[in-house]
Amino acid sequence: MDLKSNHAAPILTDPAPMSKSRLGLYSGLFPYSPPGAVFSSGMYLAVPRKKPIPGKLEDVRSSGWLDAMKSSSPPRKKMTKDFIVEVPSDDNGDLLYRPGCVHFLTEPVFCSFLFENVYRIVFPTVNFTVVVQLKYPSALSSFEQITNQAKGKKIALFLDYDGTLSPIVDDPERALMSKTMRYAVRNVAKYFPTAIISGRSRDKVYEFVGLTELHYAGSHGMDIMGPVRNSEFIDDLQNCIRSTDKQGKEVNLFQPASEYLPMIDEVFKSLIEITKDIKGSKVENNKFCVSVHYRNVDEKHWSTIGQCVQDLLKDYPRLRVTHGRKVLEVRPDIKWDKGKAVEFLLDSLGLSERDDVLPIYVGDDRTDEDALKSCVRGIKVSES
Ligand SMILES: O=P(O)(O)OC[C@H]1O[C@H](O[C@H]2O[C@H](CO)[C@@H](O)[C@H](O)[C@H]2O)[C@H](O)[C@@H](O)[C@@H]1O
Repeated sequence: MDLKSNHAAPILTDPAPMSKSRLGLYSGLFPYSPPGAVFSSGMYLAVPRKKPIPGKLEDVRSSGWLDAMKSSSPPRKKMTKDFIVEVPSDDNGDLLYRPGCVHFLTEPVFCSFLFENVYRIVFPTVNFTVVVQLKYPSALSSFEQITNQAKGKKIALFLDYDGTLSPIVDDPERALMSKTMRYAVRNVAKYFPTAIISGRSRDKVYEFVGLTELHYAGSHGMDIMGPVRNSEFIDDLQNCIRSTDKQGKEVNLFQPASEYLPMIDEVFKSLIEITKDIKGSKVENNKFCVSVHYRNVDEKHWSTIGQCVQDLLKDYPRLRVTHGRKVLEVRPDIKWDKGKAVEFLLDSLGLSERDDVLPIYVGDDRTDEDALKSCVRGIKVSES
């Protein structure tokens, strides 16, 4: 099995007669329907859930945590107008099926580009063809559209860190940005106001990036250092104080979850203790959030790690968990996220509610979707 095959493009012939199914797909047959799968009369493929069996480990499974833990790294579901299809992707979220390439997974698969964001994937051995329309167009093939929309506008750029500026690696301490990427970000920041919004602690992401010309928000936007500006929006916010950055420049420091700091420290220590016997697990303190990593944990122990977190949180009703790439993120249950951080920074920069401003957010993770919702334009790295 060769996941990274990138041979010369094969000559593609259309598989013999394709009929259009009632789902709007051109298919010979559906080879990978999971047992029990049914085609609902609606839009999606529905898979009946097993009834949960009561018991300790079943808590995590029955609440959908384990499913979420498994799906928090690719393969991801690409949703078309009338069908959901699993499209394999590698650990960085890139599609494994590349147009013009033949790929050997469990069988050869051919992928060809049809138009815009529509691809045809052929499984020749089972005479199955699927036409996939990615929900969002590829940013790379829509580059001209993006530049057209940007004409005459002031761009404000918001960047996620892990998986966007740095590659996903096994050890979170080694997720370093390449020199080329740092150079590119520094250059971009010369032209557009640029900010990094990360799930990491703000200090950590600054340590990794090291560019003084950017603005930084850590802990999924719950720790923002932005330029000083008085505005109604900012004046109305509690926990926004004047401070100075590492260069001694006056800044606005906004930490909406500051009262949670002792609680997060306590939870961090408890999580270290209760996961210490789970080989490969790692707990990271991100100041206002705690990350529990299971990337290096054997999959058969994922439910144990999920259960440890779930059990602990029963004592902390003011905290909640979100799912990232092979990581559980424990965070304050407040109405603040990366999307709100984008709004805060736009306001701090004097760029909010202006028709001549085009905010662009680039991210790869589920938590980035909060920012993608609030932004006029978003680019999700993994949806290539
Ligand atoms: O918002 P981000 O900047 O994307 O941060 C989200 C989390 O990223 C880091 O974890 C992820 O990257 C690690 C290094 O590549 C990888 O080992 C891990 O499996 C990924 O989940 C970071 O360590 C977390 O604290 C961040 O919350």
